[in-house]
Amino acid sequence: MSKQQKLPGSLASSRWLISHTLDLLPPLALASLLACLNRLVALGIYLLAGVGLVQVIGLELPGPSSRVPIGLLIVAIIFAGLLKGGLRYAEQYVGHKVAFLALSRLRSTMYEAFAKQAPFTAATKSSGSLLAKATRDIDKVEVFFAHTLPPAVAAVVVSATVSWWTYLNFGSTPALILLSGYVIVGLLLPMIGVPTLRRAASSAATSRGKQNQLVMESLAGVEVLHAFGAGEQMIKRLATTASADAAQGNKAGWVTGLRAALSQIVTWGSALALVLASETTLSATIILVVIAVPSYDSVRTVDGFVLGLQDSLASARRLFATASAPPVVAEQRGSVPLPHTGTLSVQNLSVFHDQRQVVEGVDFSISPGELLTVVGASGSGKSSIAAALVRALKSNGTLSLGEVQLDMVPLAELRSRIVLVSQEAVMVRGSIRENLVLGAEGITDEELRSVINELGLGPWLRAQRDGLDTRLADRSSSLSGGQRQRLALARALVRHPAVLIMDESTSALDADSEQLVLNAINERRGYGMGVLMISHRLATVREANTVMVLDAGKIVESGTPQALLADTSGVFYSMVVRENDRITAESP
Ligand SMILES: Nc1ncnc2c1ncn2[C@@H]1O[C@H](COP(=O)(O)OP(=O)(O)OP(=O)(O)O)[C@@H](O)[C@H]1O
Repeated sequence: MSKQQKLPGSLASSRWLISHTLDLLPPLALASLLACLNRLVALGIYLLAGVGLVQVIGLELPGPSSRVPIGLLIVAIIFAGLLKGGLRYAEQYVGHKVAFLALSRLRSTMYEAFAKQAPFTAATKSSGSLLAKATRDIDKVEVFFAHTLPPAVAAVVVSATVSWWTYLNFGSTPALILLSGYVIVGLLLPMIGVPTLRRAASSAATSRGKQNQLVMESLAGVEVLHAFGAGEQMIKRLATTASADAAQGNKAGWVTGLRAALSQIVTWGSALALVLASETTLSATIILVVIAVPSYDSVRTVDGFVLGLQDSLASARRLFATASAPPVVAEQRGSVPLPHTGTLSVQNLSVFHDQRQVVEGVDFSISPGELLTVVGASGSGKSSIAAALVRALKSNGTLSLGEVQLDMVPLAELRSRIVLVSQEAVMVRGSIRENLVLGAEGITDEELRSVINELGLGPWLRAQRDGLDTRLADRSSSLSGGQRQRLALARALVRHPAVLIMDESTSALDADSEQLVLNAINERRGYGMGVLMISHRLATVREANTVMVLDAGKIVESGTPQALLADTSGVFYSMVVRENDRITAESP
């Protein structure tokens, strides 16, 4: 979502939220029922305590029964207390069930939305703000569902029940006093400062998104930050964003503090009014006040409801904005299988980052077994072409493998036949086997070991205590860059792709290891695997059937390495001369 994009309205966001959480309604209704019973039993305990108090200070009980044995009262209070405990437990239990359901529902909705948005961009930019949406915003909505809504329902039920009971036992004036108090505390006070709270919730959500992004970026680049002595600077930036967040919190704090004070004044004011207006006995008045004062506690949760509503609506709007943004790459339904081998044909390919065109009208083809090497200056569009071939970036053009048009093929099928090994050899948390298989079916341990051996990682695997079951540490920090790159290549090779795309995926390897990789690739080219290789190294360029030179998103030269080298005024020739000069200058 771009910065300029306006967030959708609260009504549309609420409708979206409800439509995605419809099956939460039955457990939510049960949680609300339990919350009501819990609070009514609590008032029952106050009633029993009030009866006991009246007797202890020597007053007559109102109504026909002049005395209830204290022992019976104590037993009743213990019983009601246990019942309340059980109800509280059940309320919490069902509440947590709702919470987990809401979390899993919203997380999978958001995951699908992120995947459609930009598999390529998601990994590279705004990851903190994406993280904020995937975690904190969803948490806010979940808290509202599970822990704010049921108490609000209970507030309505408790206030109606106590008002009705007061009317039946004490007449209309005390009932009206209580009802007015409830309306003030439950409806009017929560309206104070709503715009301030809305603004605070919205900007706190944005500012925490920024903080998450900063934390993510500084964690990812902690070594660089320290190496360049920029740690202090990053801490200052974090402190500035945190203090902006705190300033919003302070404004919201004023409003909630004022509301809390006014609510106490209304509670005790209405207790005083009940005493003054009471036309019954002193004992009846005491019992009424003993119940009326704590009944406000339930009504006060509506204040939390409005606060929670502001917060969760701000979060829901951000979630909805992401979920409803048009997908960057289109998914196809149904099954259109791709051949196991075939010519990859690319005509008039243009590639875009957001709205910016970075590759324009590129044509090329890779026949079975062919190696096409793409070279060009940094930023010329090589990785963008690679990403567009697996539909990870927005693109136009006519692409096909064999007879099949690629834009008709579902993403999973496309990415299982045309496999991209990107610059970052990302490993996920899990065992070596899980990282190599990664969702593919029918890959045996023998195949995994064989590819690992081919790529020169055999001794490394044998040194691992649990073999293929060895778990890779967080962010695969236990692996060298070269080991990680070879594991990423092994992951691609066990899939037997029709076309393998290597985006600088041997850049961290020494010459011997790189030769092993090239041997493995060449063997598979013999079986018909086409290869598109992005590389700066002359060693890999020499192996190519075709070299394609890119400049500013366009092809400026294309042909066999020999043909391109024969043109001494060409771009490729001067690149090779520069590279040779560099190697000569570096050699001892
Ligand atoms: N995530 C992104 N968002 C916006 N623009 C991007 C993004 N990634 C790359 N670009 C832009 O797209 C253009 C092509 O970048 P690309 O990464 O394809 O170049 P490249 O030739 O692979 O560069 P390198 O050799 O440095 O990897 C560049 O102008 C770059 O600034």
